[in-house]
Amino acid sequence: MKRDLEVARLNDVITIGEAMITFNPESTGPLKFINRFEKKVGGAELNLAIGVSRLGLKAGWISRLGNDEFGKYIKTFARGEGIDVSQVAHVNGYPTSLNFKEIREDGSGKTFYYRNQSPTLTLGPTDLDEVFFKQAKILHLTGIYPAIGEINKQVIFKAIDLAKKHSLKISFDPNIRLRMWSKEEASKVLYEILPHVDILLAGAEEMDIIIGEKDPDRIIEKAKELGISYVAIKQGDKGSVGYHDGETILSPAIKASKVADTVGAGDGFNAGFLYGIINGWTLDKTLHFANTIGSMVVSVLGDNEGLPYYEDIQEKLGEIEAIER
Ligand SMILES: O=C(O)C(=O)C[C@H](O)[C@H](O)COP(=O)(O)O
Repeated sequence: MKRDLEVARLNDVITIGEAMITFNPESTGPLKFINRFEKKVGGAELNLAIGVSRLGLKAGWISRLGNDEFGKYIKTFARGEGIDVSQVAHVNGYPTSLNFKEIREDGSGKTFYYRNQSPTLTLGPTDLDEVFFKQAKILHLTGIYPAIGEINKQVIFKAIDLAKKHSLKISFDPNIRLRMWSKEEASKVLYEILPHVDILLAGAEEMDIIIGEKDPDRIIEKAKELGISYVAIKQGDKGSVGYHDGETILSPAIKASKVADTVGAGDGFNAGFLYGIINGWTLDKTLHFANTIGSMVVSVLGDNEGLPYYEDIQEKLGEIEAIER
């Protein structure tokens, strides 16, 4: 039977990103005094893919991993989360990247990367499979990927071209990582991406670096000028501000049961926001849902372990009864 590629949208969300083995400390405090770590998996774009997949959507991930034990583990892990890994290949000569985390008492922390020779440096613009794009609804990008290297920037702009050609919505989180590039470089490249974006998911401080504005209303004004149709400004324990179709809403934060590890909360929020858009929810409902996910992620150690399944959120919101035993 011939597949009709014109209409099939196999993945709801596709994303391009580097994943790393993340070593989470077993105790809080300065990294140099930590002796025990737990091996986990991290990477903003993969976290997003896991987030939407756990909610019941279909996610596809484009990446390169080392042809090593860690690379094989990450691919198996992603596959186990139900993610389409058909665009993930192992490459020789580039070890899978590593990330060591330092976590403070309040759950905030620092990251220490070992990713100078990223396997994603071997992925070029011509490696992107047009059919994979054609079959998706949303392309999610971050500012981490173009910070890795020159070729990664080229890949991002080629991906934007393919997404536009096939009418995908482009979702973008600046995810500015100043350990990877300077404010000037980040601002230059990320500003070039903005006019292509349909859904902007950012922190106010990040937008200050890119457009010189950190006031949510000013950010929204600028976003509208650039033709961005959905904006979400993530403000941590102050909740989030959203904009769509002439309406701006401040959605209060949901209190986390505890704050163990704040890394990954933004990706969880993004997953929830995209879920709301795909399901045609109101902005208010979408923001509340996304905030709820952010609050659930911070209560669990690890970058993606706390990403909830749909039923977990219904339980948290009191929509279904929690049965313990
Ligand atoms: O730092 C990187 O390069 C990573 O990709 C590691 C992390 O998994 C994400 O950074 C989490 O991102 P947030 O959800 O914004 O906390």
